[in-house]
Amino acid sequence: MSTAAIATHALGRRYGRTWGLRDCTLEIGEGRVVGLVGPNGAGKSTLLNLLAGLLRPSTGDLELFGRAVKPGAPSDGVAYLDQRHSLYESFRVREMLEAARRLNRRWDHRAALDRVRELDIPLGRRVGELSGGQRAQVALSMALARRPELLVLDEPVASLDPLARRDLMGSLMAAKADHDCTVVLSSHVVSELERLCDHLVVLDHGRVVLSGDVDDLMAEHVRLTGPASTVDEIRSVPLSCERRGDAATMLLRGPRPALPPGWRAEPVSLEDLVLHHLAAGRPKEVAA
Ligand SMILES: Nc1ncnc2c1ncn2[C@@H]1O[C@H](COP(=O)(O)OP(=O)(O)OP(=O)(O)O)[C@@H](O)[C@H]1O
Repeated sequence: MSTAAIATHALGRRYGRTWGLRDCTLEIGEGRVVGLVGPNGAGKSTLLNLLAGLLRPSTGDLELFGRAVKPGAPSDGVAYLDQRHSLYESFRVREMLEAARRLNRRWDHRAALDRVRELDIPLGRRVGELSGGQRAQVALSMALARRPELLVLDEPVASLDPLARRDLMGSLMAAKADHDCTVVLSSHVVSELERLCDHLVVLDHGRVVLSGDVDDLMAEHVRLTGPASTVDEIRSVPLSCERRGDAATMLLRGPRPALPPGWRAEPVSLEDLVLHHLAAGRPKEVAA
């Protein structure tokens, strides 16, 4: 049996009187690609920073690959990449890689150089003169050169144009196939995660509102559409029910009920799932 890559129990972090993350209990297997979604202020960066050992938890426990994480102590096996792709503007790419080589105990310099060359990024160019997409690729090359067990990415494509977003996501998928690591990445664009992720975590107001394997979640949920006049004949409690004129649409979790005439069941998209669970959780506001 494989160890969980990430196990959190009642993990929480408060900033003064505000909880950035609260009562977060998750178990995620090795080798998964985890999509972390939620609206602004949901706690995504807080959770990612805790995983990367860049923040101390206020409550609870965190284990990575069966090892308890020391509060506030970044682990060698975790590489973290944020949307600013923190790089030194005045350094040439070659100097940037060299600096990273000196700073990291685990570092595959050959792999970093090869990857940057394969992407046609000039090693002699200053970081400040690279395009946003090239900077993101240099930062990803540096993260991968650390041979991480866990790769943590906080909105890695947020500042990129659609083409560069697609390229970086493609690179990430290729890198995941080459390096057998676990990946956690946050994004506001759920459709982008759909192709990449096999586990989904939805946060809202610092709480986990949904977590599970994408295939399981898709199989457990169904969208029903049919005549509004016979909505009450469906003997299940829906997550949501919308009526528009004569038509009604429901999102259900659990066993599929018998359908009255005129009703049909359709698979849900990941985006539907996220939006419906966020909407369903909205009335339960969290007090600070
Ligand atoms: N350094 C800080 N000091 C005070 N409050 C903070 C700090 N960092 C985060 N918070 C608060 O914690 C909550 C969660 O923030 P976090 O940045 O983790 O959310 P997020 O989901 O990453 O948001 P976004 O999508 O906007 O980046 C928010 O209410 C935020 O205002």
